[in-house]
Amino acid sequence: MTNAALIVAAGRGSRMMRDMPKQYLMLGGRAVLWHTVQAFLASEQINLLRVVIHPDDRGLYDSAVAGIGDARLRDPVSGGASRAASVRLGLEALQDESPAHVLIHDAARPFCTAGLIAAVLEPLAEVEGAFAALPVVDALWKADGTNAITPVTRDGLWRAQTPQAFRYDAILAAHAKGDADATDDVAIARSAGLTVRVVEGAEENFKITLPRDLERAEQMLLTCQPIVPR
Ligand SMILES: Nc1ccn([C@@H]2O[C@H](COP(=O)(O)OP(=O)(O)OP(=O)(O)O)[C@@H](O)[C@H]2O)c(=O)n1
Ligand SMILES: C[C@](O)(CO)[C@H](O)COP(=O)(O)O
Repeated sequence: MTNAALIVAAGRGSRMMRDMPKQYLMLGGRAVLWHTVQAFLASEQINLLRVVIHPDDRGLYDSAVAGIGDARLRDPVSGGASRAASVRLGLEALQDESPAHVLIHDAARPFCTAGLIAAVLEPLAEVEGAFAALPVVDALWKADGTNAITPVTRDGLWRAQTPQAFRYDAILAAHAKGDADATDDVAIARSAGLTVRVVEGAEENFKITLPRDLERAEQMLLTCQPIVPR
């Protein structure tokens, strides 16, 4: 069975407030995207990988992945104006390979592991989808912007991460009729009536979103073994 990885990297990273999209910022001497690609190529379960990029970023992409001599990394795909649009375009580009499964992952999450990839693939023998997530362990409060107003129950709540893995045909059909503004692919899948299992994610698999996240990522690299020897 063919497992395809679709790494979405067509965003602008506006919340980082830097002069280039966050997926191309340097992390440990390599682009963030390089780390994310290597994390998936380190998994023997990944048979092919495509990255969805902004049409203006081809030069940045080529520089980021230069030297990755792995035939599983195929040509990039041009993304769209929303994350969901980028995913849909990426899924459509995979039709020639018609994979059995697809793992959709944020380029801005460079610390995914082979173990997490295996964990989200495993349920696909029984259900159409599975995604990495973390339980909510803090008290939740709705505020008026300054002061606490009402408590919100945390029971049954999860913080979604990626990878979000699906049977390919099912998620392709779901995206064809899905909401272009959906914030993740579980939302698209659930709107189409797919069953999607929760899989324990990892705090280390956080998304680089704000400037402090890049500092956290640099600290993590200093304390962890490199994903791939440099
Ligand atoms: N039109 C878009 C928007 C987002 N993404 C990707 O979706 C992932 C998660 O999105 P997010 O963290 O919000 O990235 P950005 O949209 O780039 O960030 P911002 O909202 O701060 O601009 C990122 O890897 C981003 O590159 C994408 O492929 N296409
Ligand atoms: C897909 C995601 O990372 C799951 O938590 C999240 O929905 C992305 O949201 P963003 O607003 O595009 O960063």
